[in-house]
Amino acid sequence: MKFPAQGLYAITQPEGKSIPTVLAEVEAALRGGAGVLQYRDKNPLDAVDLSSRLLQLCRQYQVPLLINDNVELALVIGADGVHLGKDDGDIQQARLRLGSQAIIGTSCYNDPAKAVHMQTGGADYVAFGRFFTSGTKPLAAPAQLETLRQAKANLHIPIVAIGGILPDNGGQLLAAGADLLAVIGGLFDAEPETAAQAYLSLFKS
Ligand SMILES: Cc1ncc(COP(=O)(O)OP(=O)(O)O)c(N)n1
Ligand SMILES: Cc1ncsc1CCOP(=O)(O)O
Ligand SMILES: [Mg+2]
Repeated sequence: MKFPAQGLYAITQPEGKSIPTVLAEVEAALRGGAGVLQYRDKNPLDAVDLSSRLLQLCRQYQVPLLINDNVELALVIGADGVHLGKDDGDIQQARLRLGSQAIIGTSCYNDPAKAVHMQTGGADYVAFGRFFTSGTKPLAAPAQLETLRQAKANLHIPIVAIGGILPDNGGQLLAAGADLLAVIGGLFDAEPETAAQAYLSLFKS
């Protein structure tokens, strides 16, 4: 499956929730129009089971499922790809394990030069952030709008923005060069279908 050129990138937050609740919330986000899902779970109880069910759901909606941090889990369940940060291994190793069709995204924080390097190394998208205060990851380092502008001028792969993004602050990120908005709390601390629709309206204006 292909990574979309733009849209809403939903990221799970399953901690403390039952599997049926996670699935229902994710399905609501997909109904609302999320175009990519990332399984991010820092304290998994049964990662293979939950991620396999998420994959089934994503297949129904024809949306790619990426696995955060874990190339081997992506391989085991047949996910569409992975998201790798600075401590999660390198792209080339992941590419060798997952193959040429896999979607591999990388975190570039506030560093547009790193993003150019990652693009050259085979990344399918790059992510910058956090742009706003994030309740999910309060210690994430800040990133500036100027980083998105520089990235837009120098990259041909999709640019993802992350961190504290809400329907009423996401527009400025798109205006600065982001192609996708990656969201946890703004979707899953809200009613996910309605929230997803609100994010999608930003792409039409
Ligand atoms: C789309 C997207 N962008 C950034 C991140 C953050 O990745 P990382 O820095 O490895 O931090 P953790 O998510 O692993 O805590 C992401 N997961 N997804
Ligand atoms: C994983 C991650 N990386 C930087 S901020 C963040 C959390 C994003 O979650 P939220 O949308 O709730 O701020
Ligand atoms: Mg990571």
